[in-house]
Amino acid sequence: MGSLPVPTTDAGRAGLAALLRSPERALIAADFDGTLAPIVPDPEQARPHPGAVPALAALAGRVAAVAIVTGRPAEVAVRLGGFAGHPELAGLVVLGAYGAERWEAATGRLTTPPPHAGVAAAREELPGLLGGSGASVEDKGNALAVHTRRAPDPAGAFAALRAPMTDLAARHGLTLEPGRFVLELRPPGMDKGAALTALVRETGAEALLYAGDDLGDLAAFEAVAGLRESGVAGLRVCSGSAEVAELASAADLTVDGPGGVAALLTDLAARLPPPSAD
Ligand SMILES: O=P(O)(O)OC[C@H]1O[C@H](O[C@H]2O[C@H](CO)[C@@H](O)[C@H](O)[C@H]2O)[C@H](O)[C@@H](O)[C@@H]1O
Repeated sequence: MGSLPVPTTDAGRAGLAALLRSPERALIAADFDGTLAPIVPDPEQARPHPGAVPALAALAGRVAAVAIVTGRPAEVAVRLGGFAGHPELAGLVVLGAYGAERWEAATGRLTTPPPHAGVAAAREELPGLLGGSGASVEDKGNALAVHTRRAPDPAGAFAALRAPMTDLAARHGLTLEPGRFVLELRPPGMDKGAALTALVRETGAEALLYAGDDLGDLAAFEAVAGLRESGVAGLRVCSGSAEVAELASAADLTVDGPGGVAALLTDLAARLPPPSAD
């Protein structure tokens, strides 16, 4: 068992202490890509770090709730993560599409919002806008992610596409969600912060850990700050990378990518009482 890293902030240390003291009243939530799953060039090839799912499974019996909060469609995260049919993850909840979708392991039930007309309209215009940028489109059904990681000049393509995609989003009533070499067009009205806050209220959690790696996770970090003001102890963990500086500066604890997150969750589970037999 490795030693638990010490958060760099007072609030983070208080969050970790509360979680260790009363795990039965704690929520563990994590983002998928870049946090549980290492970043890879092809989004379809993303898979959890080998230690991630075993760590979540070990935690699941020891805390009140475990959740994934992701920009992926919920059913895609479930498929790529291998989260279905995993007895130890029977209580898992996956909040997809930045919280607009929900999948529950206990029932297999998937809840999705109605399609947004702006996504269909943007889909029609997108090929003309992308031109010879080398960007690729991940069609998520009710959202469109334009990836530049595999373009000849990933940063240049990202910068060149940002303004026209912002305009496209505005014309069709969509939100432009920037991330790690990705610009995503998605329906407005939901973010990871609102999703996380609602889940904390639903579960009655009095402590939580949230781990993320990208700009879309900043809303969740802000939610943890707001929850602290209402008495819920919180620990904000950054899955560190050279690509996103903003999240590390807002975190209570930064670990080294998905491997570091998996190690942290594994070590945390090892310090919590095992589930009772009944
Ligand atoms: O909220 P998340 O679970 O972090 O999802 C955010 C986006 O992640 C994915 O893109 C990122 O991961 C890809 C696979 O490693 C990588 O190729 C890409 O450069 C990253 O931006 C996903 O493809 C998007 O749909 C998610 O919105």
